[in-house]
Amino acid sequence: MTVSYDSLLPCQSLRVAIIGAGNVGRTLAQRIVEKDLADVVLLDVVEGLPQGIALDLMEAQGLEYHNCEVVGTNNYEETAGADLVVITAGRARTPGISRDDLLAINAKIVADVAEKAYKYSPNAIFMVITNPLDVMTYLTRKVTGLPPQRVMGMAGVLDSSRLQTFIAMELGISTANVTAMVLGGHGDLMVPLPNYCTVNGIPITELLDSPTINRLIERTRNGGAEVVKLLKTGGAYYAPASAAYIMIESILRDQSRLLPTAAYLQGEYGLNDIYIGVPCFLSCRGVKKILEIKLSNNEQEALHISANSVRKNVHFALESVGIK
Ligand SMILES: NC(=O)c1ccc[n+]([C@@H]2O[C@H](COP(=O)([O-])OP(=O)(O)OC[C@H]3O[C@@H](n4cnc5c(N)ncnc54)[C@H](O)[C@@H]3O)[C@@H](O)[C@H]2O)c1
Ligand SMILES: O=C(O)C[C@H](O)C(=O)O
Repeated sequence: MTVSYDSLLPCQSLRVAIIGAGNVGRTLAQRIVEKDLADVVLLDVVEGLPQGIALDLMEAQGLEYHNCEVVGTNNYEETAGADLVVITAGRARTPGISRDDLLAINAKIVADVAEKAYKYSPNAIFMVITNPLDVMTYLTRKVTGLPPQRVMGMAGVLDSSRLQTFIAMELGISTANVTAMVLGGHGDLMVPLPNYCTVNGIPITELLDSPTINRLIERTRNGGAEVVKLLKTGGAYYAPASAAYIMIESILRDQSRLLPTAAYLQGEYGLNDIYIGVPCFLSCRGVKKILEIKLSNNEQEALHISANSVRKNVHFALESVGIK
């Protein structure tokens, strides 16, 4: 029997371009294809690196039973028509270095890769992962000129997931029962919200005393640094890739999940012209809606202190890449 393969042509699948095939980029690529979410184009400056990782991931396709394709490239033309572009390119910190210390070097990289990726995928939603996160997200929007709802940063889901884990570990219970919420910039000044952390709806303030909650919050603030100190050669990537995956899935599957996201504020929380972590509904439009939740005076003040620190670094980043 002769089969007409024309009739078997697949429907157009979703396509994610990941810029930077390092630890975060390649782990995210693996998550996306193994969960059958989208095809992935993995791009890096290092010749052979994205190609090798793509081939390796493709050789697992038959074992993982997915139908998504991974392509590795050094050429932006191959990223053309992406539905979503994820920026992970740039330097990761090592022990003794803060995220802000990466600002000058990563601003140049992010400005360059955002411009090139935008040229080939002007209709894409952009998600930034490179640190310092809130500043790099601002820079990406500035370079691409995209509407704010189509540019966002990943960090709050990761910070919240860390706090969720530490609460579950402290209580000796399943993380599935715990929800946690961390807002603000992705740095030492992040704003964990214990009043919005619950165990199946029960506020953690009823289950843990203040010193314990403060200890868990402090560990969350240092969550990235704790991993860097152990790994020595770079930062975390499994939990960051999972956090980015959840956001990407909410966008590409139009789920409208409520997720803490570095979003562009235009008056929300009393802040203007800044990217910082706030609760957002993520849909196929990108940031569909920013939710303004009730904060205590201390939390509101902490959010503004965190925003001031981001703002200072935005000026420095724009200056360092020659953008007014
Ligand atoms: N937002 C978050 O919560 C979060 C979490 C984890 C990591 N990060 C940040 O993400 C970034 C990547 O982390 P990683 O662990 O994957 O680092 P990594 O060093 O493993 O990978 C970075 C990759 O970027 C590539 N790269 C550098 N310049 C490039 C360019 N101009 N074009 C294309 N590729 C380029 C490198 O070749 C390398 O493969 C770091 O800045 C890190 O701090 C952020
Ligand atoms: O800590 C880092 O440098 C990486 C990332 O921001 C993290 O929080 O794991």
